Amino acid sequence: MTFEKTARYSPYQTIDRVDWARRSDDAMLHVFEQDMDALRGMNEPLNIKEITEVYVPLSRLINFYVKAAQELYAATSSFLGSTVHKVPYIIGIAGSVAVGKSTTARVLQRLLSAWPDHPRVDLVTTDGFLYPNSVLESRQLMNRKGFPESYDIRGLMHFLAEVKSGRERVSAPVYSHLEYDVLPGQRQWVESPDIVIVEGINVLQVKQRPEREDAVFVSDFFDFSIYVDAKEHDLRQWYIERFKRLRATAFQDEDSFFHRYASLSDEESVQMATYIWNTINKPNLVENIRPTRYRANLILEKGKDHFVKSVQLRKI
Ligand SMILES: Nc1ncnc2c1ncn2[C@@H]1O[C@H](COP(=O)(O)OP(=O)(O)O)[C@@H](O)[C@H]1O
Ligand SMILES: CC(C)(COP(=O)(O)O)[C@@H](O)C(=O)NCCC(=O)O
Repeated sequence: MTFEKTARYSPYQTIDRVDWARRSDDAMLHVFEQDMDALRGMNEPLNIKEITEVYVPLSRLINFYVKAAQELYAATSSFLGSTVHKVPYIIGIAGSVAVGKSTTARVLQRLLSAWPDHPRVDLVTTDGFLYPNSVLESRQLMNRKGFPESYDIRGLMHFLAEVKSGRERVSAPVYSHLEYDVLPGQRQWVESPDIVIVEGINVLQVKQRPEREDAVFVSDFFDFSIYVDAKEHDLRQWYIERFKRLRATAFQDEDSFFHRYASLSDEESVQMATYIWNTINKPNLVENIRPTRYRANLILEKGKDHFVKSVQLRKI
């Protein structure tokens, strides 16, 4: 008996950067020209080459998907004879701490809302659904911030269910990185959006009571999801760099939770950031975040300096 070597099947097709950049087009870049100035003014670390070659094609693909989803929804409504009401398209963005989720989300928000039909795009981060420090302290979870047990997942699911049911005004709690805590009494309002981007390390996790057959997961509310990926040593480096930058800026503020780190030397900052990375964020990446990578519809693979090397797009 002979065994034929079969090629390993992957549910993803990999598109290298050069090919991906071709998925943009001149007419479309023209549409974005005015917005490029606004993007430059947003003080984002991305350069224009990265935006035009990676993020503009991504926004183009998502724009196609949003239109297709709206048509599908209208077809179902017509079949059922029900009235069509607006249901927001929800995009999840996952990935490690410091991989650039918030940056990607803000740039996508800007690009998607610049499309000719000007969809209203809201952005929510799951940080707001972390339990307040007082709760984390009482449960001895302060060193587990970001781990599944540190989030009010029920609150997040309730928020998403309300958004997806088409409610006009829905609110979410707000987290402050400066205060390192949820801000008491503050809410962020999401009002009749066409698209909602939900960004956070935990958005593709499925650990909540998977044993129940009627279990619903955060990602069940997503129409499209992205995992931003990078090598662990790059992530650590980006985390350390962000920590050093915060020490020189935000930590100087007396209200900052980390004000005590404001006077650290460069070397001490690297040691402190490396310690936090190795004891909290890296274990969380390995145990809870990276295993969710292949649940995403699209994976952005970053190399050194946040440069996107390739894109993996789910075939089905
Ligand atoms: N595309 C990019 N190019 C250059 N720097 C980036 C890029 N995306 C993020 N960064 C930087 O990397 C760090 C982490 O990014 P951030 O968006 O805060 O990550 P996350 O939300 O995943 O924790 C920040 O210092 C940010 O300025
Ligand atoms: C609040 C977070 C879990 C969320 O991460 P991010 O928004 O940076 O991706 C993270 O920033 C965090 O606070 N981690 C705990 C350890 C630390 O202080 O970095």
